Amino acid sequence: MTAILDVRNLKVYYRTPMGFVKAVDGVSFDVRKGEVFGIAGESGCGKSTLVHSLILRKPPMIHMGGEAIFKGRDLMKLSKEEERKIKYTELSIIPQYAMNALNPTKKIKDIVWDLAREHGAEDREEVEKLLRERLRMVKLSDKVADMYPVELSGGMRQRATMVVSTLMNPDLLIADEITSALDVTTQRVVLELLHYFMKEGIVKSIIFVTHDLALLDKIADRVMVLYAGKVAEIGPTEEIIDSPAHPYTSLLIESLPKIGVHYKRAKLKGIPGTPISLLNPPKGCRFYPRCPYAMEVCQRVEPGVFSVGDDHIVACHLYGGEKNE
Ligand SMILES: Nc1ncnc2c1ncn2[C@@H]1O[C@H](COP(=O)(O)OP(=O)(O)OP(=O)(O)O)[C@@H](O)[C@H]1O
Repeated sequence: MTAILDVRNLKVYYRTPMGFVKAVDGVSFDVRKGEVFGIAGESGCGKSTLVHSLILRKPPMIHMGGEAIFKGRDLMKLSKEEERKIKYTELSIIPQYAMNALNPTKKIKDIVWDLAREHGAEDREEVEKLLRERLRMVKLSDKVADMYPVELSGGMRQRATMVVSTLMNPDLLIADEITSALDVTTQRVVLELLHYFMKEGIVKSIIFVTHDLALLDKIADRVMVLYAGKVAEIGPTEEIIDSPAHPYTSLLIESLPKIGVHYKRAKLKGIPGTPISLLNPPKGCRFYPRCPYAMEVCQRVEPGVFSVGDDHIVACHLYGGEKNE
């Protein structure tokens, strides 16, 4: 499968009075055409920073290095104007707190028209027709077009935001923790909608960000686990969940209340310790202070990336490097 997005050694920091917060620190991955790529990890591991740096980068967020090639162009080098042009049309993001993302002072149809006009649309009637069609597709009344966001329930607003974000058929849709504030039934509806958008060819690929690996079991083809601004592991979802390679992924899975049938055997437990400070991360492996398998080398040397299966990589000394020399 060809990559639609190829991220290499990306570094995105925050400038603070105390120094740089190294929120994304040398992250590499690709997102392929036709796949749902999941990004998982605890709160604060850099998931939002990573995806927002692709399209909504603004101070105090700073691009410190690396590239993100999207359809042949480096997103890190786009001018504001180029960024504005591709947003919604080629690369779209449904933000965290999507329920409150829509301008409360405008009707849905006016929000959509503003966006479409900004991207060169001229025929308001046509845009409205498409909006009403898409609203019906996601099982909302087309009258929602004439309503203000505050007139909609949380679940309806969520769906309306999804319609707005995908109206211009973006190649890549980023969904950032869009289900975390929802009850289980609404969560399922949202996941079904994302599948539907893919099936209908409205979006070609999706990056689905969540702290909840159990959700990725339902939707993602592949998963990347982040820990403290670094990649811990990337692989096919089933393999990550059934046979995680990184000790952090194993602990994440064990800490889940349930993860479909896969979870039945596991015993519920939390991950001991707290994540390290991203202002002054340790020199070696960032998971070293919490890792049950930590070795002497882990404290000194940052682990390389090792292959542990077909299309499955892990950044951990247990799988190679200095300890085996
Ligand atoms: N504006 C900011 N200034 C300084 N540090 C920030 C800023 N925003 C985020 N951070 C820090 O960057 C790191 C990564 O945060 P980020 O929000 O990307 O993580 P996350 O995995 O998406 O977490 P969550 O799910 O809680 O949003 C954290 O240490 C966070 O405190």
